[in-house]
Amino acid sequence: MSLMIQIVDIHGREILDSRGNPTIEVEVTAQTETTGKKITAIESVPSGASTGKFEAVELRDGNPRYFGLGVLNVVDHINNRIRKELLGMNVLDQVKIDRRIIELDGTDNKENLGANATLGVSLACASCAAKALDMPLFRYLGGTNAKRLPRPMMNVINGGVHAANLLDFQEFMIVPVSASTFSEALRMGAEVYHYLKLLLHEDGMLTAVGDEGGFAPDLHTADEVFRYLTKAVEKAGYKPGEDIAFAMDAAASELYDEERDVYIFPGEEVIRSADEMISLYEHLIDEYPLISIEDGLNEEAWEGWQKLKQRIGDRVMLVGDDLFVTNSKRIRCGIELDAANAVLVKVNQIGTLTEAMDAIELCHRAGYQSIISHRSGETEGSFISDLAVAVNSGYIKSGAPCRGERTAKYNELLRIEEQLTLAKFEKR
Ligand SMILES: C=C(OP(=O)(O)O)C(=O)O
Ligand SMILES: [Mg+2]
Repeated sequence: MSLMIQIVDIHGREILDSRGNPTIEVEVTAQTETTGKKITAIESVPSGASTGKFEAVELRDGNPRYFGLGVLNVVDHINNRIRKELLGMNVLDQVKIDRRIIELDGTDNKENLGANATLGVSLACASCAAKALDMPLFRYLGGTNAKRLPRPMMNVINGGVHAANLLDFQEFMIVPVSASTFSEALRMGAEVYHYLKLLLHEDGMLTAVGDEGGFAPDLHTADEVFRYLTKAVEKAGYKPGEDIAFAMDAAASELYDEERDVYIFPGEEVIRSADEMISLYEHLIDEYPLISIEDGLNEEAWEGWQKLKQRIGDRVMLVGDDLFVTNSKRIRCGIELDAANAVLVKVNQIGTLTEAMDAIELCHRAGYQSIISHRSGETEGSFISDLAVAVNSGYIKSGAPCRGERTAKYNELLRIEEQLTLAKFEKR
């Protein structure tokens, strides 16, 4: 007979995210049949700013309170429709739970219940199951083969829609490639982060931070940013490329002008065609140890992505975020067209844990890298850290090594590292 841990309550509430906007938190309570013991777990839902056009729908209530950004309608969906549907189910039946939620919503993009409602419940069920079994979440999610810590991609310079500066590209990240453990990588990243602050300050630049904890100075071009990053790496006593590599999220869909089929850079005051974007990336790879470019082109430019892959796919990771939106259908399309080689995974882009894990499995089978990612609007939760270890993902993107909602994820990985006997990174 299989173990029964029955869902006895589901309760959603409105909380605030790191940008001061309302978001969802869900408590799931389950009761063990054998002992009668009740277990409650809480998970919360992040929110993006540079959201992809094809993401599952994040519902908002449109009421005057919180300028229309409230989520009381979503809370109502959790506490009534979803609660009623799931009460009595076995909390260990994650796939069944997620299928029920998907069926109850009945749409392709979760517009009925809201992906914020469905994800909150889905994650809280998984957490509750792990707690009920007295297992670490990463072990429950990944089983016996969960053993690899993700290498952090730390966003130390913020631009685009994540900061009010003149920098058009959204994220510039450092990746400690010579570190052999997560804790070493985190320390190296934090050291570079502090030297970067010093250098910017010495040059009279603002060291206020953007949404993801990276500095938001009024730099204009990617070249200027990478020159600062190079200096900061050297000041910290590391070798650019050998010890610390760079990554960027162009978030090109935010720069794209559909009517003119060009990319507009208001800060730089230039306009680029898709070919010019690719040439710029070629130049950046030639000049700096850039190992990963996310959303280098618009989210619908499949042919452009194919060209990008042909021209630089053997030199860098080409990561689809807005392109794939953690959606297996779109990832399959990318694999068939040979349009990328890596997938950014954001659980709230798709709205259930099962669908996110299916997307990760699909990309690993195709030989794509997966990067488990936070959102620019975050909570203090750290579910994605456990998920990254559970699926043996190569990388995690959780912003700067600063600001509580970002360090919550990195610090959880430090705790997980202590629990794993084989916590060393795999050889690159
Ligand atoms: C984390 C990102 O930002 P957002 O959450 O605003 O989409 C991103 O684009 O990768
Ligand atoms: Mg992105």
